Order: sequence, then C-alpha cells, then structure tokens
Amino acid sequence: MKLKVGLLGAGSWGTTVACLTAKNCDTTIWARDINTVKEINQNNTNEKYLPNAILHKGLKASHSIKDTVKNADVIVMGIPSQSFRKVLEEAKPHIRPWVPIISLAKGLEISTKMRMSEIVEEVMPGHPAGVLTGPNLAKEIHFGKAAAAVIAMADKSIAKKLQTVFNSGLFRVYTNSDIIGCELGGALKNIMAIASGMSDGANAGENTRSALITRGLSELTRLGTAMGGKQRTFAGLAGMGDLIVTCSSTKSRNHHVGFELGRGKKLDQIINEMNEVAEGVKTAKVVMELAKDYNVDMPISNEVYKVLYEDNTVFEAFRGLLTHEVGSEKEPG
Ligand SMILES: NC(=O)c1ccc[n+]([C@@H]2O[C@H](COP(=O)([O-])OP(=O)(O)OC[C@H]3O[C@@H](n4cnc5c(N)ncnc54)[C@H](O)[C@@H]3O)[C@@H](O)[C@H]2O)c1
Ligand SMILES: O=P(O)(O)OC[C@H](O)CO
Repeated sequence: MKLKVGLLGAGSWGTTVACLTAKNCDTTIWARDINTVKEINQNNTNEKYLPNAILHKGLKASHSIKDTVKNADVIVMGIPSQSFRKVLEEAKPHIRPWVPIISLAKGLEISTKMRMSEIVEEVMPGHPAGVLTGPNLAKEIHFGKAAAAVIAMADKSIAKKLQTVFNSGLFRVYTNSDIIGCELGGALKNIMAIASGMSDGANAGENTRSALITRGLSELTRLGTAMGGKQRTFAGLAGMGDLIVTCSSTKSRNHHVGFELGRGKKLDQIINEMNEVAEGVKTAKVVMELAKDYNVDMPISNEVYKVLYEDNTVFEAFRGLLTHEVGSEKEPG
C-alpha cells in the first residue's frame, strides 16, 4: 500500500515537493488560500508560485489542515521558518502518534534562534524530525531538471525509508545523519547568497563572487561546526552544493534581494515587490546573535546585516570586507 503524505504550505517549494512525493505516495497539500486549493484541484496549476507549470495529476489540495494531516504517514512542512511553529501547532492535535515530520525550510526562528527540527522536537516530542535540503531551486526541479538533495534525520532507518518518498528519476535523495549541519547549511548559505547578489548587482565581478562563495563556505562552516554540525556536511550538498547554486543563480530569491540592494534599491521596496520569501533577510538577525554566542568571526554575515538593518551601503559593506584583516587560509579568521 502507498504511504500517505500530508504537506503543509503551497508555495513554490512546497508545491514542487508535493509533485515529487505524488509520484511515490498519495499526497495531499494544504494551502491557506482557498483559491490556490481550487486552482490545484481543478486546473492542476499554482500560477502564483509556479507560473506555467502543470502539477502532478494525482496531487490533491485541501483547505483543511486537519484533513491534510489526519491520515498521513509522513508530514512535510513547506512553511517558511517564521510561521513554521504556528502552523505546526495548528496541525498538532490532528497528527497521528510517531509520524515523522520533515522540514523543507531553510531558516532559523528569530525569537528562539532554533532550527526547525528543534521546533518539531519541542512542539511534538516523540515524532522523528528531519529536513530535506540541498541545491534545489524549485523552478528548475519542477520543470524536470535533474537535482540532488539530502534527507537528514538522527534515525538512519527512518531516513532510508523516507528516501523512497522523495526520490525519483531526476531527483536523487541521499541520506545524512547530521541534521544540525544540514539545517544550518541551508539557513546560513542564504546570507552568503545575499552577499553574492549584492556583489553581482554592484557589478563587482566574477572573481569577487568566487571569493565570497569560498570565504562564505569557510564562515558558515566555522559557525556550523561550533554549533555541533559536522565539517563534512558543509562540504556536501547541504553546504557547498547549496551555497554554490544560491550564490550564482538569478533564480534564487536571496540572490535577488542582494542584487537589488547592489543596484541601490531599498530593502523595504525589494521585499514589497516580491511575492515569495527570502529567508536570509531574517536569518541574518539570528546569525549575528549566534556569532556572538559562539564567539565566531563572521565578517561577510556582519556586513550583510549592516546593509539590511543599519542602513549601510553596499559600497560600505565591500570596504568593510576589504579592510578586514587578511589571515591565513588555514586559520579560522
Ligand atoms: N523555492 C525554493 O526553490 C526552495 C527550495 C528549497 C527550500 N526552500 C525553502 O522552503 C521554505 C518554503 O519556501 P517556498 O519557496 O515554498 O516559499 P514561498 O514564498 O514560495 O511560499 C511560502 C508558502 O508558505 C505559506 N505561508 C507563509 N506564511 C504562512 C503562515 N503564517 N501560515 C500559513 N502559510 C503560510 C504561503 O502562503 C506560501 O504558500 C523556505 O524556508 C525556503 O527557504 C525553498
Ligand atoms: O530562492 P532561494 O534563495 O530561497 O533559494 C532556494 C533554494 O534554497 C536553493 O537551494
């Protein structure tokens, strides 16, 4: 018998993942907007988030969280980080005991500095928590371009079972037991993508972008390992892989925010003009606090933070980076 997936959140990635799981499982997706529910059920489309895409014909949409999760064998959370807890709390009374809960989100909760799997453990103790992450631009995967991802869970046997839920011909899902590293890789790379976007928007050049990506990897690995992630994870799909795609692609929302800042637009205007989330904008706040808590030097994140929240210009950000002491590549600084 096919497993049943209940997926909460019908944005671009939630809808894309629902189409992937619908190939292997009975999948129901919850959308908070009734018009999105009708559109998915009647037309097999979700034009707001996946323009010109035809969704999997077997995918069902629901406006009821209860109906979406009550019979599910796996819950998938396609909700951005700042709303993740609220939606999970709404779903909680209807989720069956011990059902695994997999996060698609790449961010940290501002008020608590928590990762999404920590929120799952707090709200729903006893339920295996995991994350699906990696270099996964929804708009490429939906249109059938090959990609690889990681499912990270503490329990290897559950991760192995869930591999079969998400894996398909063109979407290759590896397992990893380092959930801390996988979640942090996904969250921290978004800030580097804003930096890289700023550099591209200001026409700084490709050598600059490459330096930002490489030093960005070093920076996120420093914080990630201090917080308990494994060094190898940051060199894998959830770290370097995701960092490269997000820092180099104009399809990335975080890169887009940085690009527009680099062209001189104000953050409020950029956000108001987008109808999708760029997680790095909020994660930058949390990361500056974590850098202090763990006493880790994070020069790139610090400059991004100052552009986002202290009215610094992109020019000042680059000057800040260029005047930062140049250490040895092997040293942490
Ligand atoms: N889009 C991608 O390519 C991609 C790839 C991998 C991971 N992610 C991550 O997946 C997560 C979801 O991103 P997305 O791309 O689907 O975002 P999106 O901006 O396309 O859509 C967000 C969805 O969440 C819903 N939502 C937002 N706040 C809500 C609330 N308070 N209550 C209920 N629903 C709410 C919106 O209605 C929408 O359906 C993010 O953390 C993102 O970083 C995205
Ligand atoms: O569009 P972004 O910047 O949220 O990035 C999407 C994915 O995280 C890329 O792996």
